[in-house]
Amino acid sequence: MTNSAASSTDEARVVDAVPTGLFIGGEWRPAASGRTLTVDDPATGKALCEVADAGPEDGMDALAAAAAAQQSFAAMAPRDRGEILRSAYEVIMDRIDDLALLMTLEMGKPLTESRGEITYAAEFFRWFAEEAVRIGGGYAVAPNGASRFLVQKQPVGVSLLITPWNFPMAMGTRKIGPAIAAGCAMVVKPAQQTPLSMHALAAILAEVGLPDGVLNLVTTSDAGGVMEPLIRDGRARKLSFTGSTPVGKKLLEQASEQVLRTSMELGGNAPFLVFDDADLDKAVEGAMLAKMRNMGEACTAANRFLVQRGVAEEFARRITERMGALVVGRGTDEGVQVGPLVDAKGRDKVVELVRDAVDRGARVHVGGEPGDGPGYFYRPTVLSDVPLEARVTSEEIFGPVAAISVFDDEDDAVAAANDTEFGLVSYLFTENISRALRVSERLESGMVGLNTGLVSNPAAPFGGIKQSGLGREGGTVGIDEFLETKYVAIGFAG
Ligand SMILES: O=CCCCC(=O)O
Repeated sequence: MTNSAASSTDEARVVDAVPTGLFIGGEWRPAASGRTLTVDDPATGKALCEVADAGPEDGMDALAAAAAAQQSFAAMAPRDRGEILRSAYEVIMDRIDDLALLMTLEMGKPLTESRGEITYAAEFFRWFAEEAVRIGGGYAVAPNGASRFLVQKQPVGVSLLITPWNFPMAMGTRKIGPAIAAGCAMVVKPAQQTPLSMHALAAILAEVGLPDGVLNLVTTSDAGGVMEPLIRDGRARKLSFTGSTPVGKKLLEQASEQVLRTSMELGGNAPFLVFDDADLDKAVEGAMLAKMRNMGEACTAANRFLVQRGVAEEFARRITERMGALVVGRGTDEGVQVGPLVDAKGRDKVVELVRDAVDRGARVHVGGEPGDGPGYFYRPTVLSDVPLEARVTSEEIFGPVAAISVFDDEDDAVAAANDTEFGLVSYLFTENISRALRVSERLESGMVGLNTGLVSNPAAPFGGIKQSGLGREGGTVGIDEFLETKYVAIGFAG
């Protein structure tokens, strides 16, 4: 049986290779209700395939399977857990072409970007394979000498991982990697729009020997109905979510019932500051990356370009030239640099935000319209003279739109940059070292890109402050999100 409505032989082959069931207790199976959900190709709006659509009963089965696997998995040797991750890294890299094609089909991003994401995703496994064997502890003498302190790190326990559609594999490996390294069994719920990459990943982990029940996968069109009972059930001890701030707030409320450990990687509204003393070549290069990586569908995307008056016109001219030259099309086509947005809702939001900015007086330099054809395309767009009250300055655009405003001095720039409830990442371009350090310290965000448009790296602590989230993913601290600290007081007679 083929499950694919994809249009070329290769496309059909990679879609058909993906298991379409739920993965629970080491077995692929249909939803208890027998229901399926449709995965669309965002470049055509047409159905790509059907996958099982979990209901609450399936979610509970997944949680029970994770709870049953927890104790023995926690007891597995760290080296063995690391070897599973390392093997999965190798397999992912061996199959990068097929996995990239699959990702492009379900999500829309061009093949080169999908390959970039697959590499990024695999690197989280390589990184956490190395971290699995470096879980530390401590031994200390109490200040009065009368006891000893033994400090142990233990897996937090069953973890619920909810991942977004924009980076369908990397946001999975960023959570699954440390969960496996730490010894946590899990239930994973990928986004409804892009389940296929996660299904492929679950199959790879099973293939390389992840014990049954450690990773359970529930794909569903009813995220709340399936996940809320799991969050409120005492067997789960950890919730890790990447997605919007409003949804994150709801999940935090639910998680408070059982006082779950939470990691929240939420929305952003990244300012991109260009000072008069910036190297403009670097700034434009950085701007293209910070804006156009993933078609702008990233929480890290530069949302507000704040440019000092002396270079504002030249910056706008150069970025307009670059944005206008980008090739838009189906991500599978040779030479395409900008694919469709993920769905009609995402595209319509961009349409609305641009219309609002223009109605309030913003100038369109290029783009400003959705693309032609049936898919969810939006043309790369540059706006200038964007008034501060335009919605585009306070809401995540999640599309290929660069909105430029002008500032006069450093204090104004910092005040404008920090004038948001979000605090994920800020970008800063200046060749003045004192200003670079001063402004980096004053920016209210968990990450700063200084003369670079990319902060994401598996070896670095990724995360935000304010309403952009809680906790850090990746880096040496990423595994801590899945570990508890236990202290044993030891009486010491001397
Ligand atoms: O939308 C946010 C996902 C973060 C992607 C990254 O790691 O850069």
